Amino acid sequence: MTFRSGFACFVGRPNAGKSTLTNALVGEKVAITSSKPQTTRHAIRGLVHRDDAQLVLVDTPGLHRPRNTLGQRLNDIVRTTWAEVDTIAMCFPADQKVGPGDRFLVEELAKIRRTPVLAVVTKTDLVAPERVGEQLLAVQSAGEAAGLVWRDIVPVSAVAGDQVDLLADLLVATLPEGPPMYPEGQLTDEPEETIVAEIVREAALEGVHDELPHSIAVVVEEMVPREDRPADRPLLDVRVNVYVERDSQKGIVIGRKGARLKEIGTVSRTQVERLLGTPVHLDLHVKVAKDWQRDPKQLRKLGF
Ligand SMILES: Nc1nc2c(ncn2[C@@H]2O[C@H](COP(=O)(O)OP(=O)(O)OP(=O)(O)O)[C@@H](O)[C@H]2O)c(=O)[nH]1
Repeated sequence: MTFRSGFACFVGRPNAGKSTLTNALVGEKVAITSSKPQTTRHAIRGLVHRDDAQLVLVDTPGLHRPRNTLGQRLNDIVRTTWAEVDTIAMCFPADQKVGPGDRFLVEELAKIRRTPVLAVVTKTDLVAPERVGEQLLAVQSAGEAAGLVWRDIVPVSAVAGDQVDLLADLLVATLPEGPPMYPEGQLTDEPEETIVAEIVREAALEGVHDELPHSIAVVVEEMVPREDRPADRPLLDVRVNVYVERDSQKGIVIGRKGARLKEIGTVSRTQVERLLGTPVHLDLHVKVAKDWQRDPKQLRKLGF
């Protein structure tokens, strides 16, 4: 069986039903509340775990008609996010006519060439079936007028639970093949720091499990956006301490001339950037905390 994993985002006018749909897709299983929207370009809203896929739903800021340079800058960020996710779903509430605001958004989406865009007609439980039919046609024409070919157009009701599974299937079908990006179950309400620490720990243990069985603890000391960066080129400074119990283990983690540490940094940085959706400068320090596993004070410091 091929496993797919990737990112999707919902766009659409305010009140289009994006949050409700996100919750319906994620269900009771796992919903991540993102701790630091200001440090991440797209905050994670929820994870959909399935046997065949992992779908990560991210938030994007809204796109607005630019009135000034700042507005243009913000829109550039939105577009970058759109280009980075694997799929975009635009929501059109069934009980509202397709309007100028929707058309503006459709035109903008039409410019994104490499990301598939689905149209979702939401809140179908609020209207008669004929009205749903009309809306599907209106959405189709809005796409045509803007030169956007919808990957699919699907009517759903998040409240009635109608066609939500079908939407999940359609979204998953657009994702690239790949292993899950997040461990199942582990992520519920975990702050980003914990996930980042886990990523680094895994990278540090890669290939040396036997030599350092449980002697590694990883603590994220700091995640701060670098100051003086242009809005469209953010950089997040992530400072991480890797604790081992003995000097000999420090040598193993660092490797010959720092080669292993460098490798750990490269591997984890890629994953952390994918997780947080922003370029990251990862600063790794290896420290010896003598026999930390046996020392309650140290354990507490290390977050156990
Ligand atoms: N009847 C019905 N109401 C829905 C449905 N989906 C959303 N709503 C309602 O529509 C309103 C807006 O839904 P949200 O999910 O908050 O919309 P949103 O697009 O996230 O809104 P913004 O955060 O403002 O962009 C809420 O009152 C929801 O309860 C649906 O499938 N059926």
